Amino acid sequence: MRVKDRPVAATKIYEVNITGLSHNGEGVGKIKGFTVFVPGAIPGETVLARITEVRSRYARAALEEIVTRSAHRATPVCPVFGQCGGCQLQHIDYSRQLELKREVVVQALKRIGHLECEVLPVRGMDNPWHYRNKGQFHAGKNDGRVFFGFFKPGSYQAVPARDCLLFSPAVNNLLGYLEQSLTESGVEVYHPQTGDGRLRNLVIRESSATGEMMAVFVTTHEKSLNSHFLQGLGEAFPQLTSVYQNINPGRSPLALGPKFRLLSGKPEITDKIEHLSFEISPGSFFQVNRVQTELLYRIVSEFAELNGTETVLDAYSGVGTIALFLAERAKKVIAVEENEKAVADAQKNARGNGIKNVRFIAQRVEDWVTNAALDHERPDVAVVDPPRQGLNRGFLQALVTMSPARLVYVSCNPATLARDLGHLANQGYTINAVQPVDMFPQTGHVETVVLLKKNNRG
Ligand SMILES: C[S@@+](CC[C@H](N)C(=O)[O-])C[C@H]1O[C@@H](n2cnc3c(N)ncnc32)[C@H](O)[C@@H]1O
Repeated sequence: MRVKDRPVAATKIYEVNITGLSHNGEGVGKIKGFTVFVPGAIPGETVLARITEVRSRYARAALEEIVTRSAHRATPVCPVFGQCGGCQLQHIDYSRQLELKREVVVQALKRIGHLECEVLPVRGMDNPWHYRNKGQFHAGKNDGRVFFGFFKPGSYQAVPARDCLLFSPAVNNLLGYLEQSLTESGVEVYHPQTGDGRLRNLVIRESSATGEMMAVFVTTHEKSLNSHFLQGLGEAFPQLTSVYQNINPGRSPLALGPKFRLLSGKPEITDKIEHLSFEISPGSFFQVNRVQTELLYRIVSEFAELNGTETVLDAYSGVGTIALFLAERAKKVIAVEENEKAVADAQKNARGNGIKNVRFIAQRVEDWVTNAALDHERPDVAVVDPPRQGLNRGFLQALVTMSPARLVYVSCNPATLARDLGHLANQGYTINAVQPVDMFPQTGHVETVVLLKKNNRG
């Protein structure tokens, strides 16, 4: 649409009926048919919104006033909600968050996949707080005091994340201690604009199964942290069993650099998913919400309907958690993942759990299927868990040719899920169940597990 034809103008205020929620938790409405995103507005509300940005197909607006208030509007518990980029939905009561997330999936399936299928209610958490086992905090300084926080949406400005409700009290205690002792030690904090300073970021991981914690101090230089400081830290937090320094020089916006140095304790912490143990090193991927991961994997397992005779494909297998979870119910599992480090972690985790019937392959799934066709490798059941971009087109086509009887699709992006399901539904698969799971309460994200069955095999 040409600029002069767009029915909205920057800085002007309009009345908008909010009818939906975007994939990142913004209210969505229309002004004379033109889509407007209003962060902080809730579906069902009428609001006055000031246009802040006009693009060719949509505009973004700031919430000025609520004309008709939603009965589901809640008072955000966090004092920095709206400034910090961590949460988007604290202003909506939790049961409504779940209903709205379900609606996001329903609408994506309808609009993008042209699919009208039943979407089950979202499986939420009994306690939708304190669920994160990993935090990546940016270092900042306010009035000479060191703090750790998250970036404001769309900026490199850190907002203090003190007492963040997504973490456990133990993590918040550790953050408070570190802020105090690093302030006293006079550490120089990195400035993203100038590149000056030393301490950039802090990564904290916590195992909810064992209580062990890991801290990674990300610095611009090799110089180690003060031994006095490390000793005090160890004495104050005996559960901090692993302390690393990561060196991240240069101006890269990535949180971590390539080099890790163990400063104290052991190289890994141990976490669990049900009865399986996982050794987590500072660079490993591990699911962030353990309670919901266990639920998600139980749903995957239920959908896979394994009886011990099947060959299962786990495509986009990461550190192999789904493969290992399904291994004892299958004859064998083939796990394919492009990241070699993740595959090495997966192999180690298989050995640690005494699992021998999983073959891990470090390859792109689209490359692996070419060889698999040559080897006549035909899985009975396929589980796919791709990144946000969804399934690679070539892989999807090869998957259809392999024609597993059951296909379990785990997705973190309803839009690409809908696109891929639309394709599979035209290629002989029937959608049997769509089960969203809330892996990240208070945020706009929704995970979905879908069971598809091959038509001609029932
Ligand atoms: C959503 S994660 C899956 C994580 C894993 N299934 C789990 O539950 O922890 C997606 C994974 O796909 C991998 N990946 C991305 N593109 C790939 C490709 N073309 N072939 C193989 N793996 C890929 C990423 O490295 C990442 O580990």
